[in-house]
Amino acid sequence: MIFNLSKTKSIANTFIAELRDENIQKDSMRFRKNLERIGEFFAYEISKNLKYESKDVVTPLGVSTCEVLDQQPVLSTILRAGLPLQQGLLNIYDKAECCFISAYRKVKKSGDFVIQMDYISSPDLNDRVLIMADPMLATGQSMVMCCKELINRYKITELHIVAAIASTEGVAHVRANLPKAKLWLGAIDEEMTSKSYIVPGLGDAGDLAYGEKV
Ligand SMILES: O=P(O)(O)OC[C@H]1O[C@H](OP(=O)(O)OP(=O)(O)O)[C@H](O)[C@@H]1O
Ligand SMILES: O=c1cc[nH]c(=O)[nH]1
Ligand SMILES: [Mg+2]
Repeated sequence: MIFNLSKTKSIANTFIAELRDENIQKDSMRFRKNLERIGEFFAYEISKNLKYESKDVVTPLGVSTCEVLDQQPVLSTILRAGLPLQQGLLNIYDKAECCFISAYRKVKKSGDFVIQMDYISSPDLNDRVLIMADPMLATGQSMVMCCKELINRYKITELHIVAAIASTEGVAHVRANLPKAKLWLGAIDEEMTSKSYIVPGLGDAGDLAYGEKV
């Protein structure tokens, strides 16, 4: 299942447009805020797929039977660019437990890179719905490695992947390696640079959110 936000006209596409805009990007607070707003938007869309239970809620004037979320999903992200997107999800799933993974592209002398995963801090994910958020799905290698590591450790019931911008190659890599995952994407771009940056994409999401790393 792929949900591509850009296929429907909504205010959320304005957030994506602002993320991409090289002038608006100069305002790093707005860049982070737009990632957060996209996280909130996807949280709402994903919520339509989750399980609900009936609950009698006592109001000052009577009792209302409401459909409420059965269980909060666990919200995971990949450091560091994923943090604002995860925060947006957490604004909506406000009692959710969170998982943090550090993974980065380690560039070899040849110019090729491997994904170096150093750190995972996670609650128990057995029998839980997991939402994995990372703004950029470029080659898809970081996403696949991190999700596979969690799937190997836990019996996850449902996996939702959220990205602001994906590449066609990244989507194909995820679908080949995580066929059961549901993909929630802001947009899908066709091209990548020789260094595997998405084109037109938006540039380096981590640097834009938190400053250029040296
Ligand atoms: O699909 P891939 O080819 O694996 O690339 C995507 C990864 O690149 C970015 O992180 P980056 O390595 O730039 O780290 P950062 O968040 O610290 O900037 C992004 O947030 C993903 O984690
Ligand atoms: O286009 C890309 C690819 C990887 N990481 C980014 O931040 N941007
Ligand atoms: Mg980066």
